[in-house]
Amino acid sequence: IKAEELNSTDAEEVKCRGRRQSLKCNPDAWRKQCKELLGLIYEREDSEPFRQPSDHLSYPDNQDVIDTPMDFSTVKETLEAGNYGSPLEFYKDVRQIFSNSKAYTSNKKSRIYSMTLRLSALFESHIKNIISEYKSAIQSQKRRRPRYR
Ligand SMILES: COCCNC(=O)N1CCN(C(=O)c2ccco2)CC1
Repeated sequence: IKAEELNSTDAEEVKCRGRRQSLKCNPDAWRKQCKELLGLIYEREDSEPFRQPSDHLSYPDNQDVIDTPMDFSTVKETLEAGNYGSPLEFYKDVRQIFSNSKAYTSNKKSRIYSMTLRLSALFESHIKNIISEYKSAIQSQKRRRPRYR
């Protein structure tokens, strides 16, 4: 069969089969990328208040305002245990950290809340590529038409 006879799906699959380990086609590359992104977040002093579950004692009203507590150590453990099935689940938990802080803070000028704004800008700038590469790797894996094996 000549290369030009391959349709786009086959060409994509052939390309991916050859380059399985490369970022573009490896549907598991996102785990490593998310670990690296977490490393970046931990390097930032801004992440300090969010590396451990917030201690309710010093923030009593945290209890009722926050129905899904989340923090980066929990996210890190879940990722390292292989308990995220996709970067979208990772994304959901990290965004929970930021939304908890927003729900919790009384004024938008609070120092802790401003830390989440900087952190989420950093996070969003990296996570969207991880998710789009994951989605295209999945796409190029899907057989768009049945194969007779
Ligand atoms: C040293 O870190 C201990 C664990 N963290 C913690 O207690 N926190 C972090 C979460 N949090 C807020 O997002 C917030 C918004 C406005 C005021 O606080 C409440 C305080």
